[in-house]
Amino acid sequence: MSASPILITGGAQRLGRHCAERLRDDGHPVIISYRRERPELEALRERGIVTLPADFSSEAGILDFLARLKAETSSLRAIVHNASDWAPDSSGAEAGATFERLFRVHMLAPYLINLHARELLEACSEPQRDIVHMTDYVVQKGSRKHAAYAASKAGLANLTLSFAAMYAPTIQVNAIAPALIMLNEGDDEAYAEKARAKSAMEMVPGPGVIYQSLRYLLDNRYVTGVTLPVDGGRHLR
Ligand SMILES: NC(=O)C1=CN([C@@H]2O[C@H](COP(=O)(O)OP(=O)(O)OC[C@H]3O[C@@H](n4cnc5c(N)ncnc54)[C@H](OP(=O)(O)O)[C@@H]3O)[C@@H](O)[C@H]2O)C=CC1
Ligand SMILES: Nc1nc2c(c(=O)[nH]1)N=C([C@H](O)[C@@H](O)CO)CN2
Repeated sequence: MSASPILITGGAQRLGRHCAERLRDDGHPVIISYRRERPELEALRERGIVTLPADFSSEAGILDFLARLKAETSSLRAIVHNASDWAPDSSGAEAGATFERLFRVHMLAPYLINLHARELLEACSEPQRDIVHMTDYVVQKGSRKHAAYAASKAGLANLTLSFAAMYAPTIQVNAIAPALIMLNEGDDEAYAEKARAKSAMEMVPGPGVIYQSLRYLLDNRYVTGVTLPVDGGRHLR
């Protein structure tokens, strides 16, 4: 029987793409969701990675994706909820819409996908099945400029505990809480220097440290309901 695929939402770029490629290197079938079509997706498709369009900013979009997912596969080895919108807080009339959008991407999508895709994980013939939520170090301390983002990630962190309790012992549910892993286009050296100084390790590690954490969770049969901090010791500064 062929191995069940691993789903990574928001896998077209950066951390999600890196993990998708590393999982392929390790021999797993991989499905990613993407929101915007772009040339870079061809390289993933050429590696046999299945790419499904998804926009999680509405419940209808989330349910549309689930229909596409169930048409694509009858089982899943794991789900990595990686899709995310690091939107700063909006002011005025946009504030509520921004908050609602981030709630949908970071909480409603993982919630509905976990509920509706449980049957796909249960159909996996392998002994271990995993759900991994990508949260954020700011769950612990909040954020002055990304309060709505931080709150929605805090909700995702709490969903880790609820789903871990609900789905044990057949499905393990954990989270990874990164701090700065990769810079964004447009981040200048002054920003990079300030960002590096925020953690005890004083580095911008790149996505390999996230794959190491994901690999640990996928390979360990005795870990559920936890959040792995991957933050260079942010709490020490
Ligand atoms: N990068 C970092 O340093 C840190 C990352 N994290 C977390 O790690 C994870 C990966 O980070 P990173 O790689 O930087 O993430 P990105 O900011 O690159 O976002 C990943 C993907 O999410 C998708 N996405 C955004 N909004 C939606 C939506 N409404 N519906 C569907 N998909 C959407 C985007 O798809 P598309 O491009 O196709 O539009 C994007 O490719 C995230 O959950 C992030 O919050 C936490 C702390 C630090
Ligand atoms: N979806 C995203 N979430 C986050 C990003 C990002 O680029 N996309 N980046 C960060 C920052 O690196 C932050 O950790 C710096 O302190 C946070 N979340």
